[in-house]
Amino acid sequence: MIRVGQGFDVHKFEEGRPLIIGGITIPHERGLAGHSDADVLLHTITDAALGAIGEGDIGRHFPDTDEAFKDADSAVLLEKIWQLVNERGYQLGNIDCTVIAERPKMSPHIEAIQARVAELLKADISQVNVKATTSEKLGFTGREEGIAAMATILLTKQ
Ligand SMILES: Nc1ccn([C@@H]2O[C@H](COP(=O)(O)O)[C@@H](O)[C@H]2O)c(=O)n1
Ligand SMILES: C[C@@]1(CO)OP(=O)(O)OP(=O)(O)OC[C@H]1O
Repeated sequence: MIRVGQGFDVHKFEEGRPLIIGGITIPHERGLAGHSDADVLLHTITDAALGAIGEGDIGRHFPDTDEAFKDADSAVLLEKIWQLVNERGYQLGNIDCTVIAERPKMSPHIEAIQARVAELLKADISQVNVKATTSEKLGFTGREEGIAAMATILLTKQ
């Protein structure tokens, strides 16, 4: 049995916060705003996983009105959802992600992000692909107002 899911998320920049993408803290002059640590890529992956098992979205499981999730580590949120995925009998087939950011340059951090995502999804790094693109200075990402991320996930069940 196979199931597919897709995710998309956006967070705007905010001064005075660390920039955390894919569970890795990336040196940059500002971070992203959010109720949690605002890890736009891990939120996208969480949504893709939830979509694949037909379980709604991240906000349904971890409402941004709940103080319990204030400044939450998004890796912990993804681990909880991945436990649900595993309980349903699914493992990772593969995941492909895109981070849309004018800056910072993501390429020096891609391998560390892929390794961290693989660890969170109990998979091999060869099953995880993370890409980055600018939006050629167009739109909110191009104006460096925020960062967007997309993911497509394939789950497999023996
Ligand atoms: N934040 C980013 C954006 C892009 N990259 C890398 O640069 C390549 C070219 O980007 P274009 O938007 O001009 O297509 C892209 O393929 C990435 O390898 C990056 O590292 N960080
Ligand atoms: C993760 C949660 C919960 O802390 O908060 P945010 O960091 O604001 O993230 P978002 O992608 O808007 O949606 C899910 C939220 O409920």
